[in-house]
Amino acid sequence: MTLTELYAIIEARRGDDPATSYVAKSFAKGRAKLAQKVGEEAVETVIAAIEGDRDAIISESADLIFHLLMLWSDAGIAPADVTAALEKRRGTSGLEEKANRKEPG
Ligand SMILES: N=c1c2ncn([C@@H]3O[C@H](COP(=O)(O)OP(=O)(O)OP(=O)(O)O)[C@@H](O)[C@H]3O)c2ncn1[C@@H]1O[C@H](COP(=O)(O)O)[C@@H](O)[C@H]1O
Repeated sequence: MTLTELYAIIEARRGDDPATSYVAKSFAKGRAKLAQKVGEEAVETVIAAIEGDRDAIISESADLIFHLLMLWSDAGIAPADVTAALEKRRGTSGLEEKANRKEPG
């Protein structure tokens, strides 16, 4: 399953019946709750990493990405918008970018 495929499923499901769709139920709760779930899943991923539980890192990462894609959908952001932002950064070292952000002196 690619991110683009999962995003398409989310877009197709978001207007469905919240009684039969987790995606629709999540959207019915609104942006703040979607954002809160992203935070919760991120924390669960961090905990799994600290515990060194490889299977849990994979599972929690999948939950995190799924909930992040729902947040993007709610905000009208497609995976291509994010990959375009990443593409712009290609070849620029993160350290270089960070150094250029600093005030002179
Ligand atoms: N990939 C996923 C996916 N990953 C995780 N989840 C759900 O996300 C929830 C994770 O939340 P938690 O672990 O915090 O459990 P919870 O306490 O029950 O969650 P909340 O009630 O707090 O939201 C679980 O209910 C999982 O089943 C997902 N639900 C759906 N999908 C995809 O979306 C498709 C459409 O799903 P429906 O909209 O439910 O038909 C599915 O076929 C899948 O492809």
